[in-house]
Amino acid sequence: MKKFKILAINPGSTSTKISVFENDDEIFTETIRHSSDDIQQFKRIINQFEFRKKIIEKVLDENNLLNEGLHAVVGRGGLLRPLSGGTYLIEDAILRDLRVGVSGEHASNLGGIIAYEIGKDFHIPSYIVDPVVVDELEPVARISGIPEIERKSIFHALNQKAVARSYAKEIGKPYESLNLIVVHMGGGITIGSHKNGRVIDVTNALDGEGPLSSERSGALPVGDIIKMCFEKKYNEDFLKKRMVGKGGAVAYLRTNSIIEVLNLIEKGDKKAKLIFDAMIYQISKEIGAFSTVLKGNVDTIILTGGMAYSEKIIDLIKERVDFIAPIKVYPGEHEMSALAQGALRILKKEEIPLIYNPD
Ligand SMILES: Nc1ncnc2c1ncn2[C@@H]1O[C@H](COP(=O)(O)OP(=O)(O)OP(=O)(O)O)[C@@H](O)[C@H]1O
Ligand SMILES: CCCC(=O)O
Repeated sequence: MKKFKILAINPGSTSTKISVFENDDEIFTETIRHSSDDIQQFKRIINQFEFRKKIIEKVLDENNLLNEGLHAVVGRGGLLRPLSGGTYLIEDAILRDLRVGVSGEHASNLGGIIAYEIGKDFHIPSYIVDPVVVDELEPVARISGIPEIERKSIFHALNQKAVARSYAKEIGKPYESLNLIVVHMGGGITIGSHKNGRVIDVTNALDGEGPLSSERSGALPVGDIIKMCFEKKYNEDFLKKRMVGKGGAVAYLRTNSIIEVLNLIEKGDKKAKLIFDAMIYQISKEIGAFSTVLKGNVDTIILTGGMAYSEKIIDLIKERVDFIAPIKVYPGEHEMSALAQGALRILKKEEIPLIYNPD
């Protein structure tokens, strides 16, 4: 059987993950963590392009991974216009929308752009898979409360779908037959109700929904936000950053690392404990809300993302929500293999790549 070598690139809000796969086998992987100081020196996500690309190239170079004939590059992307899930060939329309941030700023916008540039250097195709704008919301979930604003589907689609599918495979049932609540706990936290293989509602952390996290404010009292908008000491940039990038743990505790927050608590820091407890409380409260989206018919609650490595976090969430459904934990994410699998299906000609055509 022909062996395909695939480079997968995943820029997250607090990290850059790089893997190389040979067909299904992961032959290399590395996670580079970025402090909030590293990230906050850039005004816009697109300004991190050189910084992240250089890091990726250095890691590939140090590990002799560029000499050995890659067949494709695949990146996690990005805040495009709403679309269906699948593998997309990176072309002009994707690059244009990622560069201008057509639906906003997100670290994963860099995934498609860096994948394309590396692909170009090596004359190989580049793809994105299940970007953060995969949209399967039911009409009722789109209603916000005022006609001027429609709720959007923006979430960790790649990982939520990948862990949900892995779980379904593990228990020998089709993903399309299950009702799941998936909680991705990374730099951002998103919670989705997966009904028979479709994510019919989800918290959109980029627009101030859901729980507070490492770097996101989560839901805020709108009246107070309106007041802040009209106070001279705040500008648009500051307020946006308070919601995404400099909200949550960073705003209260000046760290985007939940590991560090746990260390502070160990040392007796009462403020760290209060903010951490609030995060657990808010995550659990949203799980409760999302169980009603599935009318209480929840097969399993899946906890995933970097924070799911912590037994303490899992136990505290379990204590509040295990009356709803059994809990399954997938620490970290399955994003790298999901990216590689998406590209592999194209290279093996099992699928043809989708073309992004928003106009
Ligand atoms: N063992 C652990 N215990 C507690 N928290 C952890 C642990 N490992 C990682 N984390 C926390 O998980 C968060 C990062 O998770 P992850 O790597 O999934 O995020 P990311 O990929 O940077 O961003 P995102 O998933 O939102 O795109 C950080 O706050 C980190 O401190
Ligand atoms: C993936 C979109 C949500 C977030 O990054 O917080």
